Amino acid sequence: MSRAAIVVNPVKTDAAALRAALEAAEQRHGWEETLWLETTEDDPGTGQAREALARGVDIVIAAGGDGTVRTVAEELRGSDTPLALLPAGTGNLLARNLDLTLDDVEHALATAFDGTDRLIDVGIAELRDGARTEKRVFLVMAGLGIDAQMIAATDDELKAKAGWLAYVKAIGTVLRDKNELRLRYQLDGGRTHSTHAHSVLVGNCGSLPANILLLPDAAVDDGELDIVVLRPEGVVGWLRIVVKVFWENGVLRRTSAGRRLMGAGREVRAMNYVKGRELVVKLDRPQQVELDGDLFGRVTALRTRVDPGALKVRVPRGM
Ligand SMILES: Nc1ncnc2c1ncn2[C@@H]1O[C@H](COP(=O)(O)OP(=O)(O)OP(=O)(O)O)[C@@H](O)[C@H]1O
Repeated sequence: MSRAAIVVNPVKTDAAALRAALEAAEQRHGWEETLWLETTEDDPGTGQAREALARGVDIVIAAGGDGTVRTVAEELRGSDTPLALLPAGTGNLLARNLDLTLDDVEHALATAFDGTDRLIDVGIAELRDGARTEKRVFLVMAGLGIDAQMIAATDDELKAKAGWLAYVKAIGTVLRDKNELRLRYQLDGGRTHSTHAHSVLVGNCGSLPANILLLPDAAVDDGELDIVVLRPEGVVGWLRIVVKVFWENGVLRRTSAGRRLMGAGREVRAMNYVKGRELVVKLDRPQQVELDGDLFGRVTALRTRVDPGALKVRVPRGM
């Protein structure tokens, strides 16, 4: 008989309801009793995922937000054990990018027990602060600058109540900040470039909360990272970026005012897209770094690379 493990963030889930749904799903699919492992503030998923692997389970279900998913995936990377998602956060960015069910526990469990496996790329980030280097994975995106500040400025209470709207408020807060990064970067071992920017995003997948597509070409299994350097000049520059992002999502295209605002084929120079397998960024002063929506402290250098097809994710059959 097959056996699953579930790594549950008890703060984000209704444990009693989840246990009942889990029991029903196990019986329906003829699986053994699932190994139930709860995260704690001090161990948000690492020890639990390691235990699941050591016990030789057939699948690990992550029941929590993006942080829980990221932590569990870090341990499963490169193993044969698939990850199933039971989204319970506000962002749920990986689940959104894979078009998975967001709020249907039964469907998510049916997928875990009877879905099919898909290989996705994993982003690896080496965070350097002086002589100290820490290696972490990301599934959706790594960010420096405004992006990370945006998360630092996000009001947790508002995030709980209004979800992604909190990010919009945070953008407003950060916009007033004149901070700019001076950086040197190197793509795929090529020439070193110097530039200034407000934000650098390295994406493995393309969608942000509210399904705003910031990185239109990013695909989760293309073996490449998609990098965007935001270099807006003042408020007008930021407005152009917002307009471009909304335009590409069809929000503005549907209105005549939107079409006038955008103009036919106008370039948005404030945004630069590049693709590559490895990006090294060196900063003139320490900056906050963000991985899949969680802050990981300040860094003076960041090396990101892609580990192609390194994670098995369980998705519904026929996807
Ligand atoms: N038992 C626990 N008690 C208190 N805090 C916990 C516990 N388990 C995990 N945490 C905390 O929860 C955080 C992870 O939350 P998670 O990613 O599951 O949800 P989230 O942050 O709301 O997700 P999202 O980014 O999608 O909004 C970690 O910072 C961890 O310290």
